[in-house]
Amino acid sequence: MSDIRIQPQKLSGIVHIPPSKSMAHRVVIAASLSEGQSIIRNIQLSDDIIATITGMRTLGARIDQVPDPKIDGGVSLMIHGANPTGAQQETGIVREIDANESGSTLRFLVPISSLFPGETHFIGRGKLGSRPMTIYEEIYRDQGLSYRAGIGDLLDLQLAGSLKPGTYTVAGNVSSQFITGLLFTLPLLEEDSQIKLTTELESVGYIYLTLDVLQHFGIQVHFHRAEGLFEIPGGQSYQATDYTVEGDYSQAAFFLVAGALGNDVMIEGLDKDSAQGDKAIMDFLQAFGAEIVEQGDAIQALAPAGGLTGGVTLDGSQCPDIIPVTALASCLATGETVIEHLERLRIKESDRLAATAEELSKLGASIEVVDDSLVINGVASLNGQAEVWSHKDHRMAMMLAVASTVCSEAILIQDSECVAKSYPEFWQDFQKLGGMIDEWRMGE
Ligand SMILES: O=C(O)C1=C[C@@H](OP(=O)(O)O)[C@@H](O)[C@H](O)C1
Ligand SMILES: C=C(OP(=O)(O)O)C(=O)O
Repeated sequence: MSDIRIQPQKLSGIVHIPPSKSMAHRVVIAASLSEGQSIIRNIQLSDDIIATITGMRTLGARIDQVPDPKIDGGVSLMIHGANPTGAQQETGIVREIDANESGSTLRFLVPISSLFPGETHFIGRGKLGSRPMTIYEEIYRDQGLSYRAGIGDLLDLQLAGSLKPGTYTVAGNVSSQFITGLLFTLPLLEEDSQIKLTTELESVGYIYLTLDVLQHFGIQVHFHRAEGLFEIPGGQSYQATDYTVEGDYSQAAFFLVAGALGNDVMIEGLDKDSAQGDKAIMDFLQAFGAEIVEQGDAIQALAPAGGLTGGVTLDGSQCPDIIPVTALASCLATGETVIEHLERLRIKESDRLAATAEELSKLGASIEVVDDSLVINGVASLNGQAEVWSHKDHRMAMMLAVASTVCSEAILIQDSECVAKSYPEFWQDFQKLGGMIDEWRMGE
């Protein structure tokens, strides 16, 4: 546990944004399933990425890291792929994979583990054990495979058996991570498969990232979005290749909102042609009247002269990770703003829907949860002089840090260390930009 106190202070300067966590998970997995060696550049060792690297090592990939001088704490990875041979045979192997708090690691590696002989025991921490897994549970049970989940709050899941090729009928509105996990796995089965969606697909941008990485590693999948259908030829193999991970728009969102709220932050390291769905933060801020300017390869959000103008309705169904910080911008935009379709925010590292409303209210914002929406009435400023809680959720902690820059008094953020899940250098970068942390309280 560590709490930090932040004095209100405008940020100013350049931040080099860390590599995309979503891309890094995918590329580490694809390289680990490839024949031959890949070099993956621009990796940041966040807790979630460490969980995926360790998990793929456990499945047999050889992953060596060398320092990458270009980013603080960054590395390149040399990956020799493992050889998935199927799990049919009784081997007596029981391996343990610690997914820590990473939903992506768990939901990507569950079907992938079925490609390897033996049993896999997934463990984890925090809320991971209570995040939905029913889609996989049903698939395993329907195929007569062994799926044993422990009864406590902590993740404790034992699996055995190989997934079979065929037709997978899956809801598209629980988590796109199940679909990504299947898309990684099914091309390696001997026969063709299909995934048929029974609902609209949410978080669709993440599926496009998956398809992008699969293609890069030589895997073909045909996605017919209008029909909600993926056609996946079997008998394919991943081809090793080199890859540099692009910057993370989900993290850039914090600094873009900071800019739209009057801070002066230039962001480097993003790919302007990126397929990341969290690029939507730029559309949201423009809807509030902020301007996004480019200077060479860097971008910055500028506050409009009279402040942000709200009174709009935004759809959060495709980009759940940027909603807490979008809500912060909405709290300081005039008029009533509604952010709708936020059901899945309840099943992240915290109940982000409730947590966002609860913590921003402590700072004097007018924000409430109505069904699956946030309804926000803009206020002129936030108060501060409050203790706020990250709910042990990295995206809440970083959103509250940005909020501190527009508070009239200091705020204390409890459980601030959770940023390590996706952005271990966040507090250093915040301070480099002038963020004024004047007290760290370390505890148990
Ligand atoms: O595939 C991914 O990399 C992710 C998908 C999203 O989850 P859902 O599909 O569950 O919304 C997102 O919230 C998560 O942080 C990363
Ligand atoms: C929800 C997140 O990640 P995951 O689902 O991989 O735990 C996140 O990074 O905000």
